[in-house]
Amino acid sequence: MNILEARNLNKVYPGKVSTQALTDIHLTIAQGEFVGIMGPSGSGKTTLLNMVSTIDTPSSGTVKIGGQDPYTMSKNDLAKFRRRELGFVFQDFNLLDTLTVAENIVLPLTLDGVKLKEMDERLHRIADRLGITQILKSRTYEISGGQRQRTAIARAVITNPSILLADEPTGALDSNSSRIVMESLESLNEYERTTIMLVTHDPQAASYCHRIVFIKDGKLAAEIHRGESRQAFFQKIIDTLSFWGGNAHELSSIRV
Ligand SMILES: Nc1ncnc2c1ncn2[C@@H]1O[C@H](COP(=O)(O)OP(=O)(O)OP(=O)(O)O)[C@@H](O)[C@H]1O
Repeated sequence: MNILEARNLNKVYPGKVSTQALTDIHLTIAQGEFVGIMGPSGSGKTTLLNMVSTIDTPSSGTVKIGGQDPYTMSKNDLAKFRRRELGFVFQDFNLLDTLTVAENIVLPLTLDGVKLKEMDERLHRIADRLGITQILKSRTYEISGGQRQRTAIARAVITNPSILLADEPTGALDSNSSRIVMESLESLNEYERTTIMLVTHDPQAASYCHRIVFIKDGKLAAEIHRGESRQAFFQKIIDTLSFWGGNAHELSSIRV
């Protein structure tokens, strides 16, 4: 079953000189897939993510998530749909410093009136999966960047969303924390069957995906699939990036 179906997606930003940020994008993501979106700066990755996450509206084309078209929903239904069906993870964590790790994670459930016992069960299951059980009572300023990002991931998936949308989740992390965060996402995908769409510049992070879609100048440029070896996939990503316009600036940020 497809969780995401984007068809003929176009986005034009109007202005003195209008920008065609996306041209005729088709993208489907099946349940349980872990898909990376890569491409040079300005290629349209964030624009695509914003169309899928309903943060912005396509100029034309359709987006369906779990068979539902969020762009035909009323404001109230869309707010509910976002809260229940979409999980968001960003580069800068967006945690509330006045709350503990546990309080941050269960926040979306309190908005939906979930019972305490169920909240507690879900909290411990996810925390266990992400290796953050021992810091549940800590404040967010007492923990490392990698632990903060795993807290943000836990908060994003505690509602069992249809798809987890991650925008550069390792962008603010050192290589060791990045690895732990990517292993956490891999574990969620493998054991909880969480469907993930990840936008990243980082080939090392991208090598955890099953499939990578490359965008260039707003168009789908290439697609590669991971075989058995993550190391071989990493090399394939580097080769594809250099072929499709991973310029010196892009490749300089690669962590090997
Ligand atoms: N709000 C906006 N108004 C006008 N133009 C925009 C807007 N947002 C993005 N663009 C333009 O659309 C194109 C795609 O931008 P987008 O941010 O989606 O690229 P990106 O691949 O995410 O880049 P980066 O990797 O640098 O984040 C670029 O030419 C950008 O300048």
